Amino acid sequence: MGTEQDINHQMKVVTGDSGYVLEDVPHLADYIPDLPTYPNPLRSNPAYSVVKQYFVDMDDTVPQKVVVHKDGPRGVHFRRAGPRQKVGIIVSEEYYWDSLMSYYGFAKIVTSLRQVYFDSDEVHACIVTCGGLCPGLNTVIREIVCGLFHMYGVTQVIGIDGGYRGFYSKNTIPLTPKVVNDIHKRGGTILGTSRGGHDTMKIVDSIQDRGINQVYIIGGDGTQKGAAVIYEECRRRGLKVVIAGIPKTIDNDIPVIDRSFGFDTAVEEAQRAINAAHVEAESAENGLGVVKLMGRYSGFIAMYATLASRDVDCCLIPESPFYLGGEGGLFEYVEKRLKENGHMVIVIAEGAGQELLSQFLQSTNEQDASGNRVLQDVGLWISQSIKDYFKQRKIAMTLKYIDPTYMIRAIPSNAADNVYCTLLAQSCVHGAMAGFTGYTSGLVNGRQTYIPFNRINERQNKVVITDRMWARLLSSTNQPSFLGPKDIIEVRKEEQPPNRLLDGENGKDDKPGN
Ligand SMILES: Nc1ncnc2c1ncn2[C@@H]1O[C@H](COP(=O)(O)OP(=O)(O)O)[C@@H](O)[C@H]1O
Ligand SMILES: O=P(O)(O)OC[C@H]1O[C@](O)(COP(=O)(O)O)[C@@H](O)[C@@H]1O
Ligand SMILES: [Mg+2]
Repeated sequence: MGTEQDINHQMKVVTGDSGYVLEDVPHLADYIPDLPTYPNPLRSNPAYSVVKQYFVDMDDTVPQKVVVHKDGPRGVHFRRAGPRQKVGIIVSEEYYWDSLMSYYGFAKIVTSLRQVYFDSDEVHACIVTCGGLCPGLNTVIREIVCGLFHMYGVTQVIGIDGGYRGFYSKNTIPLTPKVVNDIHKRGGTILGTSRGGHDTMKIVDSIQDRGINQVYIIGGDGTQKGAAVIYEECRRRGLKVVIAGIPKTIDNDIPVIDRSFGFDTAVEEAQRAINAAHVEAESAENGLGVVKLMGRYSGFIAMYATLASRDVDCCLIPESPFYLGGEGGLFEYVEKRLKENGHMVIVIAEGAGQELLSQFLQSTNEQDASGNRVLQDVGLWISQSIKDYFKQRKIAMTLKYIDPTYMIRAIPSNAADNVYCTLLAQSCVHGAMAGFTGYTSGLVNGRQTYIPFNRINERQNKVVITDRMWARLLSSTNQPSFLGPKDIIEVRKEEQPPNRLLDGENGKDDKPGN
């Protein structure tokens, strides 16, 4: 890090040379003085001790933006995840062990003191899953249990039953490598999940009463907000308890990270629904297939499923407003497409067109137990509106509507997501053992990192419709942009904002295939 470091303890922001900024995560030692440390058991683990590069350097950090200008600032960085290696003056018996091993040619990392902040026998870990289902939940649970057990010799791991409320209203579930051995082959979560029920005081009381000192919280935006307040309360009480998050969101709406686990699986599974819609549409005269995909506020699944499929003629997402009647509207486009091709497929994200919908249907201010707005079924509504339009025009057509949401959410994760879940879980465990807390484990530019809760919780990740990925989609479907003259002025303004960074705002739309 640079020479003139300025450390803001509350935010844990460290600045360095040339505009370098580290948005660091809290550590137990920040508020508990004189914490004992222990040699890292991985040091003598046959699988890892010979791997020179396995331990990460204490100072390793990962940049948030990888596209930079010659004279631009180095920008925001996050702490690199992984087992810690602390370089320094060595006066422990570990030095002699390492030196001896080195002398006989077994290990080369002689000047390192590898530390953890928990003795293996002291760890009492728990895992909780919250919010909606997502492929890969069981893999993450499995790999946390196995990582703790096999890498760090931790044997006390329990599961919290049914989300946050399980902390204070249910019995816990003992977790061992045997119990979790083949759970990754199943969808859902073996621990159960729920919405609502976040009572910070009751949860922290339960953590304290049960003697839990590592809490692994798997969940989406709501869950990570809940994790942040649990962390604050543990810190206020001065507890030696690590609060670590793993981001779960099938909608991919969590900011900063490259993508969330289960997203890849969801996009792949969505292909089956799109294929079915295409087959139905192709087989009928003037056939139209409508597929509704997940995405309450962010249209990532719809966008990627559309780009992957090539059978979709129109993709509608919450970020891109559209209209039905008149010139350049959806009805006109559908009619034109059916005339040209005889069939058509529309993919619509569940949160798309909600404002439009509320003009036609009476809006309910219904919320789920977590406080999320309950959306009206846009797929059904748009299907009915299109049918009505064609009926009025006396044009025969056949429309089939498919909502595969719960079939997609309930499947086990695919191979790529399984590997991703494993890395996320192991990184999370390394961070907890190293004494970090108040962090979410996440992939940033292909590297595992620890991200402070406030960065994860400050906003939602959304598709940026003025970035290249959405342009690629428009050119692949040939759909109208649905932007009226007023919208175009707005978009143009956004195209050249002052000091615009080179990466997309969310840093994600630029990632795959750019
Ligand atoms: N702002 C918040 N503060 C504390 N807990 C929250 C907050 N928002 C949601 N939660 C809790 O997090 C859990 C999951 O939230 P939810 O929004 O349903 O799913 P997700 O985490 O997948 O977005 C619920 O138990 C809910 O009570
Ligand atoms: O029917 P449920 O369980 O409330 O879930 C529906 C919602 O869950 C989601 O899968 C996202 O849930 P999370 O916020 O829990 O990740 C959305 O796509 C969908 O709107
Ligand atoms: Mg959510």
